[in-house]
Amino acid sequence: MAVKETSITYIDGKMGRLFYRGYSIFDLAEFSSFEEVAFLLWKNKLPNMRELESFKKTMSEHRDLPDQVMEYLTNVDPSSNPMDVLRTAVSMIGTADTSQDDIMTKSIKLTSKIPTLITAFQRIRSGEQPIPPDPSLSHASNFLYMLSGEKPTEIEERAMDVALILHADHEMNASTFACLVIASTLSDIYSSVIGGISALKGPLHGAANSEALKMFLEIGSPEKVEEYVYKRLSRKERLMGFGHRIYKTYDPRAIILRSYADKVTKLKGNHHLYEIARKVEDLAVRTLGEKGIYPNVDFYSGLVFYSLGFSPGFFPTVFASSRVVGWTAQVMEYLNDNRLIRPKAIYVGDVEKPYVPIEDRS
Ligand SMILES: CC(=O)SCCNC(=O)CCNC(=O)[C@H](O)C(C)(C)COP(=O)(O)OP(=O)(O)OC[C@H]1O[C@@H](n2cnc3c(N)ncnc32)[C@H](O)[C@@H]1OP(=O)(O)O
Ligand SMILES: O=C([O-])CC(=O)C(=O)O
Repeated sequence: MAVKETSITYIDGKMGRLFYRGYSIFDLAEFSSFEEVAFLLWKNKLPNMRELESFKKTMSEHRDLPDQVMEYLTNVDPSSNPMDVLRTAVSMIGTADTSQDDIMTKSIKLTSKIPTLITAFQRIRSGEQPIPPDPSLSHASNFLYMLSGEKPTEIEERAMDVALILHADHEMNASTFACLVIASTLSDIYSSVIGGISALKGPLHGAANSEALKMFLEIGSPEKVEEYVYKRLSRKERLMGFGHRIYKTYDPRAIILRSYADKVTKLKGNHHLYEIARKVEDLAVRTLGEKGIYPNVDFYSGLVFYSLGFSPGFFPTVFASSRVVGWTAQVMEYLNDNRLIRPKAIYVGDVEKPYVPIEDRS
């Protein structure tokens, strides 16, 4: 059942095609940047040079975190799930934002800040000092710079940029729907995003990327793939990063990420993980393909994030750092013609049961 009409994202699940505002994901991944795609999703047009420069400047000016958020990241239990920490920190950013800014401005501010908080928490957890943002760097480049303290190479920056582009929106997925339900009550945008983060956290949605990577690490070498996959499938266990409610063929994002996974694993000396992933893919497509089960975006993204320096627990937060654009774009579109979302359940219980006093109950 459709929740709304949209002109943001179109998915052709049968043919494995994906479009943002009418533009093919293959073209956007090849030619655009995360900032361009965010502009496109929010404002429904590709920016010209002047618009893009001004938009990038605005985004880079909002990267700093409120002091109380930095304090929280320093004091929170370092073993906390990064998605829980992200959720709480976004809530704190929302509480600190007492401005009358419109949803678009608040969305830009939040999207700019999330990489700062993700990288600060990963560094603090490993006993390192957070690195302040560098306003001269692009969103993707600054993200990686704040993680490692070093300016990324061209390949690393491009891999990050493309990964962020690919995660930015995906029509009415579970986390976006969670955002819409909250927004439809006329709650605030931060509350919606917190709902989105909470839904994305699950392993059937945004945490399948770290589960897929853990699977490659557990397999350990390409020769062990066959035994592992057959054992897992014979136990009726799911392969993470495989299958999709809408795509019944290859998710185009997986195809694009596969080539970046190849490049960055080579660069970082962990190409054996890519070889394992390729073997899992071949075997699983041969076994599950006839049921329409193919690799999804989460299958190769973990390999890219891992090679770029993110710890597996942080992969869903990187996903969220990009999806926040789609969440907020979809909320803004929905609010143009808002109606409280209130689905029905099919009642299958009894009615008119006689009330039994407690002393008479068995
Ligand atoms: C960003 C994203 O959210 S992309 C999705 C990320 N999630 C994952 O990768 C987790 C693994 N995948 C899955 O659990 C599923 O494919 C989902 C939840 C993503 C979509 O599933 P649905 O389309 O609802 O399919 P459903 O859960 O009904 O399963 C249908 C059949 O396919 C099988 N199946 C589905 N996914 C997989 C999988 N990854 N591995 C093995 N079998 C699978 C099910 O076991 C079921 O088999 P059966 O009919 O013999 O019982
Ligand atoms: O569309 C979905 O159901 C899940 C998905 O791939 C995404 O959110 O990117």
